[in-house]
Amino acid sequence: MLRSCAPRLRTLGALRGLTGGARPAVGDAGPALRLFSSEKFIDKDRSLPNPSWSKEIRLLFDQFMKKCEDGSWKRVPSYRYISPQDSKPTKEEGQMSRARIFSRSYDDGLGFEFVMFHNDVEKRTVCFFQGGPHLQGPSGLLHGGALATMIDVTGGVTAVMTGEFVMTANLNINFKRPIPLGSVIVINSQIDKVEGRKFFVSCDVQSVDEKTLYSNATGLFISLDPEKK
Ligand SMILES: CCCCCCCCCCCC(=O)SCCNC(=O)CCNC(=O)[C@H](O)C(C)(C)COP(=O)(O)OP(=O)(O)OC[C@H]1O[C@@H](n2cnc3c(N)ncnc32)[C@H](O)[C@@H]1OP(=O)(O)O
Repeated sequence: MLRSCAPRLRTLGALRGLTGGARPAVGDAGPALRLFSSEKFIDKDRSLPNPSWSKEIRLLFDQFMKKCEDGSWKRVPSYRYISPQDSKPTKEEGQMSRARIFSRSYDDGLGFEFVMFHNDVEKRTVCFFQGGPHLQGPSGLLHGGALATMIDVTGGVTAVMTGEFVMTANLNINFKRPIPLGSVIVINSQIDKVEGRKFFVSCDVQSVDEKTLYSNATGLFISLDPEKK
């Protein structure tokens, strides 16, 4: 437990802009790279546009970057590796030395392409997601597990940005309409209630024109008990 949480906590620091140095703060759209100069490792911020992004997701990205200008919204940076140690062979033997964050483990365009924006005052997060061809479930449709992943990550980020580092305790997802593979969808997530260490989050998943509700979900995220950490 201790071993797996420590690198996540480092990531949380970077995610919330709590660490200084060359790591980009949340909402800092400028730096595309996270630099760990002592380790001479460069990890790309993967929530920035790449050539696989459709015009639609690019347009949404541009619209929300404008909303970031007054500070009300912040873009949430996102990386493939939890820490520099995970980017190169480690003391771990075999496959574990190649660990990547699941939602960033695919090459550009093949899997999870997404960017998230967080609004601190409203305690909500918007995720623009384009599912690539390696996320197929039924023919031509997005796999439900891929959508569950994105709901989990968006809800988790919403809780993390509101509180502390959390683990997912419960997810309850209604799959209402199938999602065409490759289409752009919008995941809206908000904090409904906070009770001690428990963050109750709800999510809805819609088409960009808001005419189709693909899914809705609730989740419980729990911050780690300091005594158990
Ligand atoms: C990469 C970083 C970037 C940051 C980006 C963040 C996005 C990350 C998204 C991915 C996240 C993951 O994949 S996380 C990986 C998947 N999740 C896991 O592996 C979690 C496994 N479960 C656990 O480790 C544990 O059960 C915890 C940490 C969730 C909770 O354990 P605990 O801390 O000991 O909590 P415990 O004392 O038992 O319970 C505290 C309170 O919560 C309630 N509670 C506990 N579990 C539940 C439950 N399932 N449903 C209802 N209620 C529950 C209890 O009744 C209690 O209520 P009361 O009596 O106080 O009222």
